[in-house]
Amino acid sequence: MPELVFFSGTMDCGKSTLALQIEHNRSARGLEGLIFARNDRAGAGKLSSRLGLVTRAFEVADGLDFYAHLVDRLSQGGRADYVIVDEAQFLTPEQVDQLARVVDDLGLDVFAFGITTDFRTRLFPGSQRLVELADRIEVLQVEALCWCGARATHNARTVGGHMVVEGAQVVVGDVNQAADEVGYEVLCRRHHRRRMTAASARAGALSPDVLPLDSDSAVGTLERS
Ligand SMILES: Nc1ncnc2c1ncn2[C@@H]1O[C@H](COP(=O)(O)OP(=O)(O)O)[C@@H](O)[C@H]1O
Ligand SMILES: Cc1cn([C@H]2C[C@H](O)[C@@H](COP(=O)(O)O)O2)c(=O)[nH]c1=O
Repeated sequence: MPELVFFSGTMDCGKSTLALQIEHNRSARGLEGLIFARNDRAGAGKLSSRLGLVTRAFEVADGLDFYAHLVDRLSQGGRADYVIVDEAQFLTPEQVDQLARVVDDLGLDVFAFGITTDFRTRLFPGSQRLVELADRIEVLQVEALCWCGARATHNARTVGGHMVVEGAQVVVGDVNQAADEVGYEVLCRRHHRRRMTAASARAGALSPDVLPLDSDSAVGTLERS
């Protein structure tokens, strides 16, 4: 049975790498996939992984109708055995409905890859629709880790390493950005709630406010409280 599968996880957990591996394994067996991406960091018309692999992809525009695109292609004698969509969080809900129709009416497997939630922990509209419609949701097995060592479950947006909570939902970017740039960092929920990134944790550890200068002053504080 063809399926709509949503491969999800935080940023930097290997989604694009897996998309490229699925593509590689299927094309090695003579199958032909249609690869789509939207707002890939490497630029328009690309699907790229941080491991250095990159392949060409159709850039998804707001107005793209996946179902009509596939029907056009097949009715003109073109071939498509499966569909891969990376950065699927950026799809519109209507486009996810079209992907479900590609599975049900055209009998193709559709593999969608994306993060579920934004820097404010809210579902992206495309991801919400994927959660609602997918036959299967696969959470990536290579866990990204928070700076504390716990499993990272949330994406933080950072400026100068510090977490921000205001701004547009979509800002294309990467983890490990230079200090003055807008970037992202994956965190466990506890540290996302406390807005504690690696940089703020380091700053906190160095601050005299949280580290008593000597044991006497620490005891004094306890006695007074
Ligand atoms: N230098 C490296 N050596 C080994 N693995 C790496 C290296 N750089 C990145 N990775 C792996 O690639 C993953 C990111 O892959 P990518 O497909 O770009 O992630 P996603 O699409 O989920 O954002 C990292 O979690 C890590 O496992
Ligand atoms: C959390 C969050 C992320 N984004 C952007 C940043 C990246 O360009 C992509 C995620 O790419 P990845 O391959 O999964 O690392 O999404 C965004 O626009 N808004 C956000 O809140």
